[in-house]
Amino acid sequence: MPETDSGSIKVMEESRIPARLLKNERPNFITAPLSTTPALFDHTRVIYGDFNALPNKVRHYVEENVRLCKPDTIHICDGSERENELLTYILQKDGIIKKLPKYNNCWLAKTDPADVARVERLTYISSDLQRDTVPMPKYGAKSQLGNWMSPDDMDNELNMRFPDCMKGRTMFIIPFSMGPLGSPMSKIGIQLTDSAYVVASMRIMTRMGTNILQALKDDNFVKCLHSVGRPLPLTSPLHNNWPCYPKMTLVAHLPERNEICSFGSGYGGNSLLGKKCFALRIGSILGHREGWLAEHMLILGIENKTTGVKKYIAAAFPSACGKTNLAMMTPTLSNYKITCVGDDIAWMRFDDKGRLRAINPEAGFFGVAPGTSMKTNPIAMQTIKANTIFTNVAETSDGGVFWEGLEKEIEQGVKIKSWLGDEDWKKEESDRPAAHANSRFCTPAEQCPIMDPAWEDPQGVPIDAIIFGGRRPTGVPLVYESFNWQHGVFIGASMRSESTAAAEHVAKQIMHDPFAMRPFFGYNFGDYLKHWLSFGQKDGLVLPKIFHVNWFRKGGPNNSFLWPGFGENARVLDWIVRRCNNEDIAKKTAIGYVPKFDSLNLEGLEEPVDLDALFSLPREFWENEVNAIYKYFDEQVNDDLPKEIIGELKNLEQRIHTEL
Ligand SMILES: Nc1nc2c(ncn2[C@@H]2O[C@H](COP(=O)(O)OP(=O)(O)O)[C@@H](O)[C@H]2O)c(=O)[nH]1
Ligand SMILES: C=C(OP(=O)(O)O)C(=O)O
Ligand SMILES: [Mn+2]
Repeated sequence: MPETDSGSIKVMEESRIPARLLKNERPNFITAPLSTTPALFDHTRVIYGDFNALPNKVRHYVEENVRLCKPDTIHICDGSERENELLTYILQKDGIIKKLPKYNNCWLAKTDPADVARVERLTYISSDLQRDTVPMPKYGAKSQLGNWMSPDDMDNELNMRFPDCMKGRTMFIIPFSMGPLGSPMSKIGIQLTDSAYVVASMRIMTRMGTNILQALKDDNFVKCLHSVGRPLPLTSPLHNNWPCYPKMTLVAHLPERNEICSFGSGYGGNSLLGKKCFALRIGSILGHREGWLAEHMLILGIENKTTGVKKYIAAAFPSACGKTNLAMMTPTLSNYKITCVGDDIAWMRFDDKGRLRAINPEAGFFGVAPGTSMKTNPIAMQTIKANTIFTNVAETSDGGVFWEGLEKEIEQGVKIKSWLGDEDWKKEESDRPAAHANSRFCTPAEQCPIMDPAWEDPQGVPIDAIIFGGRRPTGVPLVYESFNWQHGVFIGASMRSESTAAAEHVAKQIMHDPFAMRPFFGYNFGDYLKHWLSFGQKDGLVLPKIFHVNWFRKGGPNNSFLWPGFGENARVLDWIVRRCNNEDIAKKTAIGYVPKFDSLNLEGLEEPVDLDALFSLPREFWENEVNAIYKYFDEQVNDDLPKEIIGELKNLEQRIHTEL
């Protein structure tokens, strides 16, 4: 493996192309359009693509950052097959990805073990006024609702990082659309990056290529600058050939400039800037300004095969709490058909008929690998068999992948090499997992066999129900329904969940995660709440019903999950859909409506479930919960908390007092 990677399309010089490739596997990018324009930039000589054909605003943005970052080469991504061949060639040559021969066009990337998840503490939003970004915490507490930085400090931080950061490397210019091209709800971004891994992943996760530039014309776009922060020649060796600079990592959002600048990390959540950075943080700001919602939500279609009636549901769970699984679930109730619109992000807007319509702004899935299996998520297993980039999973001696959860699906005699390189890894003998807990697959949505026919509908799909949920080992029932929109907004605001490996937090602490958006709010959470509440105060809107679910309650002798989850979650969706049809199957409790006796369809469940344990509302638990929410709202949201929300909390406290 090379100690230094070239990161550059200088590989096009024939002398550096391995003989194997020259013979018959030679990629046809050798004929790629090239122009040498020494006059344009004194340090950047080779340009792949037609620089002068870029729309003016794009060209200026690129020029400015080429001067700043000083790449050797510029590559304007066209989204073609030929280009993808080039990318995979570069990535293999640099030892960043490796082919997985068991599947069709699948690749394994292993990162520096210090660059495996989103870094929330290094993620900032910069605005003139701090209060535009975060509520002022009380008692000098640190805000948990986002990190703010002043524009001056931000300029300093960026200046410490970006000048010359791409020396020796290629700057890729990625034109991409979040949302189907041409949809009134879609938005265009331009990402500049020095990582071919990011380009290959953005190609899966977004709609990218030359046609985006044609659609953009000379309009504005979200500016996305990304660098791994390791110019060449390297001054210290890389781990796993994965360039990154964890000590200097910074994920910066500058909404007033419509700009994102991410430095030092190649991990998807920090580097695929269309996703969390643009579609959620910048998106939520745009939504607030323009009257729509950018949410951390999956979108699914659920059709009753008997009646033919179909509904769409959006659901917000924190990272690694079950969005991808629910979005692709195989229902165990045979009269339902589930289709997938999206697994992570929903952009939603009320249309002129007052219906809430949602699009999935993405074009791929960046899913958590561990736990995914033919038993839990067969649809994902089928989706990832081709054209997929796996990151930080284990590999098998027959050229495939492995992770925790696949124990029963691996063939006899096949050996496992862990993500950290432990050869012949065995569960019984190892004290570390085969795959990183936040290892991921990055795979095209169009390969998912249950994509909804309307998943790319430019108008979006009409949403009938919104679900909030989290990992709650105790106290929180399997499902409950809000009394109304305002109470539902309160339920979203009060969400808590056990932390997971998706970010840097120590796992297994219960954290507040309102709307599953805590790491993704682009603006003041108090204003966000007011925005949500405002829809309840408008006339003529068909407000979706709001629910809360918890697949993760534990109990019994082994303190194991009380609910089988996955495909069995269809039983909960069934109840939700029937509630949307106003069936009389709900019973009022202190926290909301729960299923009336016998109204949850448990027919054919393999193992009996303990409904009492799943639905009990322990008084002490709920008193503590209310106190924790009071404290959180008081310290964290402080003066920005809408009175309606504190009113809902007081009412909940009162009901717990009198009813539990
Ligand atoms: N017990 C249980 N685990 C689940 C369920 N749904 C998802 N998971 C697990 O939770 C982890 C994260 O799930 P995923 O759907 O990728 O979450 P996302 O990050 O929100 O999309 C995986 O390890 C899943 O196997 C469920 O219904 N029950
Ligand atoms: C990309 C991510 O998404 P999620 O875990 O919500 O699927 C992430 O958290 O890094
Ligand atoms: Mn997911």
